[in-house]
Amino acid sequence: MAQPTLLLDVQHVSRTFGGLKAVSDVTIQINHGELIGLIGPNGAGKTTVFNLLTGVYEPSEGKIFFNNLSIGGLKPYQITQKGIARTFQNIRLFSDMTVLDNVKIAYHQHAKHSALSSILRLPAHFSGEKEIEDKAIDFLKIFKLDTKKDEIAKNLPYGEQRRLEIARALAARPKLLLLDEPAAGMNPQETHELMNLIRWIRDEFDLTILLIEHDMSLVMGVCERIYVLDHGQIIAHGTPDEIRNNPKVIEAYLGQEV
Ligand SMILES: Nc1ncnc2c1ncn2[C@@H]1O[C@H](COP(=O)(O)OP(=O)(O)OP(=O)(O)O)[C@@H](O)[C@H]1O
Repeated sequence: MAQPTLLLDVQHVSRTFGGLKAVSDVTIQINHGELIGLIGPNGAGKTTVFNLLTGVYEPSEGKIFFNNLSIGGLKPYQITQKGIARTFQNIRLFSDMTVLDNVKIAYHQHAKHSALSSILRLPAHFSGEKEIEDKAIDFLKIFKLDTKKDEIAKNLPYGEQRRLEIARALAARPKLLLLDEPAAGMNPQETHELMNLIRWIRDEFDLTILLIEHDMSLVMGVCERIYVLDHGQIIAHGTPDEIRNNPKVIEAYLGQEV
């Protein structure tokens, strides 16, 4: 087997808001191709970690390296260009646009034709547009949304909106995909299908995935390693079995099934 290569290296990162340390001395290392979970009770700091990784917030302390490049403090669009894409806890689609247009917009970042050819509507613009549309439809097929391509995004059932958000994130061709509670609002059948889909896209797109999730069946079923946050600190990391049996984790989740 090939030697694992480090893709994401979060070193002793903290972030304070006023007097509150939302994230404190967090260290996370993820190798290329891994599927990793980030869990923790409400308010533990999980979304803040995603916001730090995607440039929404700058670390107050510590460093973040992606592909050996320091990304702490870069703007969100710069981080997207370097290959990190995310979905949100509260779905953020262009809700009044069609399903197809939601994916096409993300794909545009990777279009070969130039802005000039678009403005002048040169032949390259039209062939580029056609290529983008074909690729976007390919993505929609993977997510079983191609038959709904002309529907307005906000009219899709909740589970399908979640899938569309993942399709859109993937169209930006990330190396690292961050999924914030992808199973939220899904029924058990949809969650099960999502688990298979997450594994499949990881393999098919040569992705590395970090996901936040409260649904333990999904986290334990799909993640190879798990980091546990509590009160802004990493209190444990390890395999699903190690996490399930870790006394600190059980205490943090007291009364809940891990
Ligand atoms: N922009 C902000 N300003 C002030 N406090 C913030 C900000 N963002 C997050 N926090 C605080 O940081 C802490 C961690 O919040 P965060 O949303 O990261 O937790 P979480 O683990 O994602 O929670 P949940 O599971 O409920 O989504 C909370 O106390 C929250 O109120």
